[in-house]
Amino acid sequence: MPHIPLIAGNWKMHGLSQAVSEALAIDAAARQSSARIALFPPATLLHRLSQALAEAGSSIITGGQDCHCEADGAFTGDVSAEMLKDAGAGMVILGHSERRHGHGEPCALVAKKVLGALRVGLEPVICIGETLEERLAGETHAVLNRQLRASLPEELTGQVFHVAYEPVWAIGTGHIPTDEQVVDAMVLVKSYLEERFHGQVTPHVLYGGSVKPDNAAHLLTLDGVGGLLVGGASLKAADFNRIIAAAG
Ligand SMILES: O=C(CO)COP(=O)(O)O
Repeated sequence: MPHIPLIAGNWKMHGLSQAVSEALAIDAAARQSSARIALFPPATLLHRLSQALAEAGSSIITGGQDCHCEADGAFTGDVSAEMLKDAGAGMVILGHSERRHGHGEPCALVAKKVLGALRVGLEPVICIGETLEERLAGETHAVLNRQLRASLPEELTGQVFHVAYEPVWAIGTGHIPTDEQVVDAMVLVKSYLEERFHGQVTPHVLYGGSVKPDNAAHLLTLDGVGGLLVGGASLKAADFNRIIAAAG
């Protein structure tokens, strides 16, 4: 593992104002942990949550769940990397499967968004992952290589960023890949990056998909897993704090 682990909570479209107190309860566990902790609330909560955590002296990093590739303009409903940064973000999730599949986002667009994030110094968390059909058809390696090739712009050289391997069939389903499947994906990502960037990048490679308090410690022992991207189990401090504790 190149760095201390990154434990990230993606709240997706969950959370009203009260969720700020949940973040402060997560901060209590984060203070006991040597891991880097990040929370990705919905855009409506980003500023409030970033501010509350900063006022509490927290080291939790906040982030957006997506961004537009342009800085500003006539893009109704979109939020730019500049706006996320202005709201207190230090990171942004890009290419999540719920964007790729739910909003038809192609890899080329993800790559443009990554440039947007780099423009303002946000650390991108770039998600990749195969569907169940693709895995059953034996296409996992081809899909992951294609997503890496087309979603990662050359400009990532020398930059801080993260790659999250989230098999689509493991997201929100309770189905966890086998240890071998996770390690296989980690090896693929590392060798892809090595071949293309020749040691000029050292991202955390995260695993995401049905991470729970009971499987987090084990997942973190798997070769190459540099952290976890957690959905449902990051919404309640009671659960997420156990995952943070598992990271040590
Ligand atoms: O999509 C995810 C995180 O980005 C994973 O979600 P779950 O942890 O709810 O499976």
